[in-house]
Amino acid sequence: MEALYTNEPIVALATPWGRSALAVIRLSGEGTLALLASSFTGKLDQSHRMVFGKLVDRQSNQTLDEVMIAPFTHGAGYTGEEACEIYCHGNPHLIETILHYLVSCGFRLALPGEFSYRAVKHGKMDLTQAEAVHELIMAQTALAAQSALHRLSGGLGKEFGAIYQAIIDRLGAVEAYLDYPEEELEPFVWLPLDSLREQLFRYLKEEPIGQILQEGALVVLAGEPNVGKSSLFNWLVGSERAIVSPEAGTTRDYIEVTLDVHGYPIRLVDTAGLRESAQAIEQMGIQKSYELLAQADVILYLTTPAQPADDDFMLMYRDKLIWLENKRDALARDAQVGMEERLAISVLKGLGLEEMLAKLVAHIDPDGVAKRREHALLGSLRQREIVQQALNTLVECEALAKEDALDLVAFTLRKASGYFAQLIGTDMQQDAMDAMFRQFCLGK
Ligand SMILES: Nc1nc2c(c(=O)[nH]1)N(C=O)[C@@H](CNc1ccc(C(=O)N[C@@H](CCC(=O)O)C(=O)O)cc1)CN2
Ligand SMILES: Nc1nc2c(ncn2[C@@H]2O[C@H](COP(=O)(O)OP(=O)(O)OP(=O)(O)O)[C@@H](O)[C@H]2O)c(=O)[nH]1
Ligand SMILES: [Mg+2]
Repeated sequence: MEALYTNEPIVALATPWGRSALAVIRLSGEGTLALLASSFTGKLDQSHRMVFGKLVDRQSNQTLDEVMIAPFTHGAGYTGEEACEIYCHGNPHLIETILHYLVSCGFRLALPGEFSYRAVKHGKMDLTQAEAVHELIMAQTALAAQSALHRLSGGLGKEFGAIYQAIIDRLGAVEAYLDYPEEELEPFVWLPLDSLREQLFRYLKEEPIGQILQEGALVVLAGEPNVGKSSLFNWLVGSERAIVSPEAGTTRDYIEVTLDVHGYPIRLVDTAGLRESAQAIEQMGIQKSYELLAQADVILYLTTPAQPADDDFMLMYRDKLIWLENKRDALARDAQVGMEERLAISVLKGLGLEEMLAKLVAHIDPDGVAKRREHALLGSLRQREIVQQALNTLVECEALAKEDALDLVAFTLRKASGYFAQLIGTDMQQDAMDAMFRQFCLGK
């Protein structure tokens, strides 16, 4: 985007294409207000204040729409540039006409994420916040939105900023000692690095849940044919989405839906029942089931009193498996129920299903990290990779310190500080920056 990066005026629709009560067209860049002034009957002289008026095609003198416009003077709006927002009627033909007209006035159509990119360029937000804006828009549950908003409010950027500062302070101490060894400086004022290391380690440890909030946890229903996987799937979805029948081998192609379970986005998959003696098509479905099991975050493994568990299967997936014994209703009342490892349920009678949901959530987020607000979670793979590199560098640094290789210690500390500059975006490679903003929505 650097090649395109200028202050030139850009325009994009900030709301979805289609019919709606209102649509918002966003404009930003040098000269925006002057370019618009002659086409608008109102006066755009006060930043952040909406003005009613007509948007007029000044060549044909035709009114394009009756609108409200909010101007933002240089340095004052989202992008930090001179900008404005046009609130017009939400009709796709009308929007197209207005956009077309604005282009003829000298605005260029914006690239995805170009407004946020400019906001970062002008110091209106750091890179973690720009990422959070995107995540907030993409969030699939209220909990996921909350987590993104926490990052947007500057949580993560501030935390990274503080770590950056701590590293710079230690670097200063080491360099001073190297420059003035006679000064009797406390040689290890900068040690220990433990607390920083632990903080980075915690980010990485909690990162999977950050990822799950954004992308959803992959939850796979598995078990022998006829144990009630599709029945449970339908209960979870809340409609008869999958075919249920007393015949073994009913489900062949797997089915995936996205659900909200207590705020956690879940990608739930119903699979073909696992068995050996199956026909070719069913066997292909079973093959697919195994692929999904390998990728799953959680496996809901169903058995019934009549179809007991497969020990090898349980052992193979033990870390991500929740064992459910279905069809408990079919068993005599005094039969032994609820062995420690397994949860007795009946999809037919609605028994044990709320407990199952609680177990599922506890498996996805055992420490309830997503609901805590003391610190922000990492929000992207990019962040994860950089934090991992920073952590490695600090570990390396401590080893060097033990060997008293102080000039190498300074070198590695400097390297570690560089990672944090990348995280907040004060120093970031252009191609990484481009790749990131390309994922954004138009108009954002
Ligand atoms: N109409 C509208 N609503 C919106 C946005 C927007 O751009 N326009 N936002 C866009 O994502 C979000 C809000 N984010 C915003 C962030 C900063 C500023 C802004 O004008 N900042 C100025 C002045 C702050 C102030 O007056 O306190 C500044 O930082 O200097 C506006 C919106 C959500 N709602
Ligand atoms: N008694 C009883 N029957 C159930 C229960 N849950 C499901 N069933 C019945 O078990 C049969 C099989 O259910 P499905 O949901 O199709 O089983 P499945 O595991 O998806 O089977 P495949 O797709 O063949 O692998 C159906 O007749 C269901 O009505 C339950 O809790 N109790
Ligand atoms: Mg089925």
